[in-house]
Amino acid sequence: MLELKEISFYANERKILENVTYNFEEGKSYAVLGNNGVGKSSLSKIIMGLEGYKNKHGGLLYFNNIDITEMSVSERAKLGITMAWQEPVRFEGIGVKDYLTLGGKYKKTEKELTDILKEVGLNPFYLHRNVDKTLSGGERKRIEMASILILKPKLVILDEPDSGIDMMSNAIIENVINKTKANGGTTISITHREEIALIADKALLLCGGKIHKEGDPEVVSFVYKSMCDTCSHINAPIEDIEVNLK
Ligand SMILES: Nc1ncnc2c1ncn2[C@@H]1O[C@H](COP(=O)(O)OP(=O)(O)OP(=O)(O)O)[C@@H](O)[C@H]1O
Repeated sequence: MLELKEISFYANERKILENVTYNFEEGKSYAVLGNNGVGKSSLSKIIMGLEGYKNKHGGLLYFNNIDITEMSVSERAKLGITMAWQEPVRFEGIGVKDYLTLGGKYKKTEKELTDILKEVGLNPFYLHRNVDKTLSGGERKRIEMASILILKPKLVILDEPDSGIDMMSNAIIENVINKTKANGGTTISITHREEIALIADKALLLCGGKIHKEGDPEVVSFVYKSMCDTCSHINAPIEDIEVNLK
């Protein structure tokens, strides 16, 4: 599905990512863990093809065997690649209904839309609100989760899906991840939280510009908690530890 081949990224001549190679599989959920500044968001932006990252990194990206390295954000979006931002955008004057249906592109009845709002913990009244600053951060995040349920992306990056939102229950995030998987989509959650990592099928721990550990989320979270929480050598991994979860 998404293949990263030797992705490197430098910011102000400082190495952020170094030859990151990984294959994200179709219909699976992933969590990317790592301390502040290890390059999780940079990797997401490289996958999305954002300005300042596309053509500024080394290596290649393949999506379903198509080389997307040179593709723009919108070309990647047409292939089904999307991202739910840590801090969701606001669009002054755009109604929730138009936002969710992309201005009517997705044909949905009022009932279908209100059912989806219910899935993310919002009552039908929100369909008639605007996606502007009058919505709270948590409400915007829920609406963004609802848009993923409608969009059914092939690949979605969830950037800190639970950040700053005390009332966003893990169950809602888990539901979005599971529904995306049921449609054959892949999710990549960028997170610091073990609870979110444990929802995933696989976890990756970034450190020192590389994937320091990958595999069972329980094992990777344990390594993250044991090593990274206390690490005083930012981006310089220390020797691996033995993991015995029994
Ligand atoms: N375009 C850029 N220009 C300059 N520095 C950048 C750029 N993009 C990223 N960086 C730097 O690269 C490092 C990695 O940033 P990134 O946002 O990817 O980390 P992160 O793992 O997502 O961190 P956090 O958990 O704090 O969100 C940081 O030191 C950041 O300041």
